[in-house]
Amino acid sequence: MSQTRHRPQVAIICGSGLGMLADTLKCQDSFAYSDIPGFPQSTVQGHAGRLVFGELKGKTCVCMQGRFHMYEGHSLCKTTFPVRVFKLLGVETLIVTNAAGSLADGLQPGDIMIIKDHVNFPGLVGLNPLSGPNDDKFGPRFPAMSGCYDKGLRCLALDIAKQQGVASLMQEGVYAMVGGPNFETIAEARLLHRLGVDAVGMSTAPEVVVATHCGLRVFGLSLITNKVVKSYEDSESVNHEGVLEVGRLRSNTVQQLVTELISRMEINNNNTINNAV
Ligand SMILES: O=P(O)(O)O[C@@H]1C[C@H](O)[C@@H](CO)O1
Ligand SMILES: Nc1nc2[nH]cnc2c(=O)[nH]1
Repeated sequence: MSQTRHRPQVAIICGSGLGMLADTLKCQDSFAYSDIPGFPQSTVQGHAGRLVFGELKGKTCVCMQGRFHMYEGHSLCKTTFPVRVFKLLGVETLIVTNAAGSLADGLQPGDIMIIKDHVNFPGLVGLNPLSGPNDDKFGPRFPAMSGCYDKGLRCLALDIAKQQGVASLMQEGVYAMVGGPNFETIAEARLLHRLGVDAVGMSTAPEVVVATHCGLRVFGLSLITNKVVKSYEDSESVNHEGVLEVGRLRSNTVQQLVTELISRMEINNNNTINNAV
């Protein structure tokens, strides 16, 4: 806290190739993860590994330019540690972004999916950042997860997309987290599709679970970077460079959407932990 004058109300976690969201912040203070006690290091290309504080449209923000993934070998506690740091800093709203592959016929590379709900596959088999003793200071032992993606913010984002003339790129959908780091086999892709998953990635759900547990309001979006191959006749295959390239192509659209969302969201300043300190 002593290293920056900013007291953030909004936190943003940048997905693969979406680190440019941090560039929109004004009056920046930035810190390499290696200089922050308790923070792991980013090891994935497209995740710079910096925490950036700054102002955006009258709101104070903190932005993770690079997130931590389970497949990097971090425990889920470590991957989600920054979310609890945000809570303690006074953050009220968390914006999570990611790159994801599409399973839905109506979602094309370059589209933006507003996350309406998620399937946390690691969580379903017991890999959950909330496993272990519960810290009641942050939240209850058995937190509800229905409604974890705030409806008001989802509606606001769709409204903004219409005003910005990008509504045709945008729709709501269900994100599923798988462990990675390999992309899906065709049989896995077909299974996910049948289960009603619209987009699949390797992150986000644990962050949202921890954020919801400690009472943060959450907005999430997936940039669709590729179609997940579902046919044995299809010779296409996905790779991380292609994922980053779509991030670069859509950087302006994502930036404008997130900037306007932050500008128009209401902040209640009802962070109970932070207010008690
Ligand atoms: O951090 P996100 O979830 O955006 O990263 C996605 C999933 C993998 O880490 C990587 C695959 O290209 O992008
Ligand atoms: N699991 C998974 N993660 C991704 N991240 C970006 N594209 C994909 C994908 O097709 N599958």
